[in-house]
Amino acid sequence: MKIGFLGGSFDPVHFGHLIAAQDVLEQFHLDRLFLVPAAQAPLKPNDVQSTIEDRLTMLQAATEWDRRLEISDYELRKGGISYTVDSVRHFKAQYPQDELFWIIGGDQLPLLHRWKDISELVQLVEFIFLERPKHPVKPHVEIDGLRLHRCDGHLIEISSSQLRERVKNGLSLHYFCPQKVIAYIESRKLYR
Ligand SMILES: Nc1ncnc2c1ncn2[C@@H]1O[C@H](COP(=O)(O)OP(=O)(O)OP(=O)(O)O)[C@@H](O)[C@H]1O
Ligand SMILES: O=C(O)c1ccc[n+]([C@@H]2O[C@H](COP(=O)([O-])O)[C@@H](O)[C@H]2O)c1
Repeated sequence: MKIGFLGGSFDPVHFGHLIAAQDVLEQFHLDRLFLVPAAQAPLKPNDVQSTIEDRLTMLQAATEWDRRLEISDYELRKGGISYTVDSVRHFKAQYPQDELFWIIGGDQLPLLHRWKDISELVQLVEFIFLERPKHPVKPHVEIDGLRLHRCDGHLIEISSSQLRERVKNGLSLHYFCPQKVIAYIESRKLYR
């Protein structure tokens, strides 16, 4: 089986994430795709504003009807800083016979060489990246053994930080993320 993992803070989840997930599922013929919310993403410790519970609830609300998208709460249960290598060791033990793919936005590529235990990580998973508008994919530091694939995705210019800023400025989130996520953000008064 081919299994993909899209890790992130999902603060909040938006259509950029969901379309990226679908693009990769389709183009790489994945059998399963897990969204993996981080307890604390290593390189942006101060950006996340909502609790683990809120971010997980929004992800569930966004995907509960879609059997193709699964959520792994492994990093949330583990807590602390969510290093991908720790999660991938766990997933590799769980799915020893399968091909594992870690999905990232192109903005992550220049930082990849700084990820924890990257030389072990590249042995355990293949990487798939998607370009993002306004984030030109820069040449990245060569990483020995990196298996890197490009997904020809839809180039959706949405980011979680942009949506948090919109809420703060009293602007609507309509058409940026699923209606149920918007209703949850309003009911919990998030990002104000
Ligand atoms: N619009 C998008 N298109 C493609 N990939 C995306 C998009 N938005 C996020 N990603 C990727 O999804 C993963 C998780 O993203 P994350 O949850 O940090 O959201 P974000 O929108 O990048 O957040 P922020 O604006 O707070 O930095 C990252 O690898 C990121 O590059
Ligand atoms: O393992 C690392 O060192 C590492 C460094 C930076 C980012 N990541 C992972 O990349 C994913 C996206 O991170 P971010 O910063 O865009 O929320 C998320 O799953 C992080 O855990 C992982």
